Amino acid sequence: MDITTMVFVLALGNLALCAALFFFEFGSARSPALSTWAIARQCQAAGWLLLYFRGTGVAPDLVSIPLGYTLLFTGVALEAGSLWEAAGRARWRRFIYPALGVAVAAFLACYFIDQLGLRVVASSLILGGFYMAGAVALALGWKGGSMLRRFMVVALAMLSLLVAARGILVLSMPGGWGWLSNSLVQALSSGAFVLLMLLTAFGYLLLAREQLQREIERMEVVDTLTDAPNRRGFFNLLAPWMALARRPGLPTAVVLLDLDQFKRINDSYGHPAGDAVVRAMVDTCKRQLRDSDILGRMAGVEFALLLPRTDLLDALLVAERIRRAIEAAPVKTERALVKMTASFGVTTIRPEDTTVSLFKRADEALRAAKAGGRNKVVQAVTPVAPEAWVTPAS
Ligand SMILES: Nc1nc2c(ncn2[C@@H]2O[C@H](COP(=O)(O)OP(=O)(O)OP(=O)(O)O)[C@@H](O)[C@H]2O)c(=O)[nH]1
Repeated sequence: MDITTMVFVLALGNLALCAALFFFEFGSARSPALSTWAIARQCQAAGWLLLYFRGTGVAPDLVSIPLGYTLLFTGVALEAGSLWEAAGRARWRRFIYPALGVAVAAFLACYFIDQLGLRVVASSLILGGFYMAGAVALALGWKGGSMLRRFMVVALAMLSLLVAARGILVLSMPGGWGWLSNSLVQALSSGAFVLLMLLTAFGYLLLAREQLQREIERMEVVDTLTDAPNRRGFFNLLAPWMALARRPGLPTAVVLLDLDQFKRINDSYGHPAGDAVVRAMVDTCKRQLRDSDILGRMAGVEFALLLPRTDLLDALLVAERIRRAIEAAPVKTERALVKMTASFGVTTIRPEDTTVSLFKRADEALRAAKAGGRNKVVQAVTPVAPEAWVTPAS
C-alpha cells in the first residue's frame, strides 16, 4: 500500500469511528473521557483527510500541511488526554494543552525552515510522544490491571517508539542505516499509524466495557450511596466469621444499628439532605471502628457492624461510643444542622448460629432499644439452654 492510500485509509477509518461514536452516544450523557475521545477522533479524521488532499490542488500545501498536522497533533494529544481522564487524572489539560502548544509551534518552525527533512523529524517525534503519553496513562492501571490493559500498554509503547524512530533516523542518519533504508522506516511508521488507529479504537472500547463490567460486579456487593458493603456484600464478608465461631477462641460480635425517626429528616429537609445525613453517619461510624471491623448497609437506614475478635462487653462499649459520636455530631446540610441519634442491638456469634438466628437475636435487641425510647444500646438476651431449664417444684 503506498503512503497516499495509507493516509486515505487512516482518514476513512477515523471517520467511520467518529460516525459510530456519534450514534452510539446519541442523546445520552457522555462521560468526559468519551467526549474527549470523540473530539480527538474527529480531529484525527480531519487531519488525515487534509493530508490526503495535499498536492491535489483541493487546498494549497501551505494550508493543508500545517493545518493537517496541527489537527493530527491535537487529535492524538486529546486521545492521550482522554486516557488520562479515564485514569482519574482530571487535570490532564494543565499538561497536555501547553505541550500541544509547544509542539505545534515547534512543528511550524521546522516546517517553514525545512519543508521535508525537519518536518518529518518534528511530526514523528511529536506524534510518537503523544501516543507514548497515552500508553503511560494506561500503564497507571498496570498493577491489578487486566491482560488486555497490559497488552495495550506494551503495544502502544512499541508502536509509539516506531513512529518516533522515523524522526530519530532521519535526524541521525538521513541516508538510512544499512538495510534499514529511509523508505522501509517510512513504511513501518505508516503501518504503525494504521495499527495505532485500530488498536486504540478497539482497545479503548473493550477497556470501557471491562470497566463497566467491574462496576456492575461492584454494585452487586457495594451500596452506591455510602460505598459500604450492601446486604449481600456484608453476608459474604460475614460467612468466614460464622464458620470460625464454631471453633474455640475469641468471639465475633455483630451490632445492628438503625437511625432514629429518619422519616422526619426526609420529610422536614428533603431526600438529598437525608442522603447527606446517611453518608455522614457512615463516616462517623467508621471513625470509631478498627480497620478490621466491617460496616454494611442492610436496608434503608439500618446498618450492621461486624466486630471480629470482640466479646459482648467490648461490643457494647463500641456501640455506646458510636451512639455518643452520632448524637454529638449534628450533620450540616444545605438547609439546616440536622441532629441525629441511633439505636443499637448487640450480640455475638454463637457456635450454633445461622445468619437467620444471629440477625433475629440482634434485631430483637434493636427493637427493644427502639421500644425503650430510642438512642440506646441493648444487648441481645441470651437464650437459656433447654438442659438448664428448671422445672418448678409441684
Ligand atoms: N434520604 C434517604 N432516606 C432513606 C434512605 N433509605 C431509607 N430512607 C428512609 O428512611 C426512613 C426509615 O424509616 P423507618 O426505619 O421505617 O422509620 P424511622 O422514621 O427511621 O423511625 P424508627 O426506625 O422507628 O426510629 C424511610 O422514610 C425511608 O424512606 C436513603 O438512602 N436516603
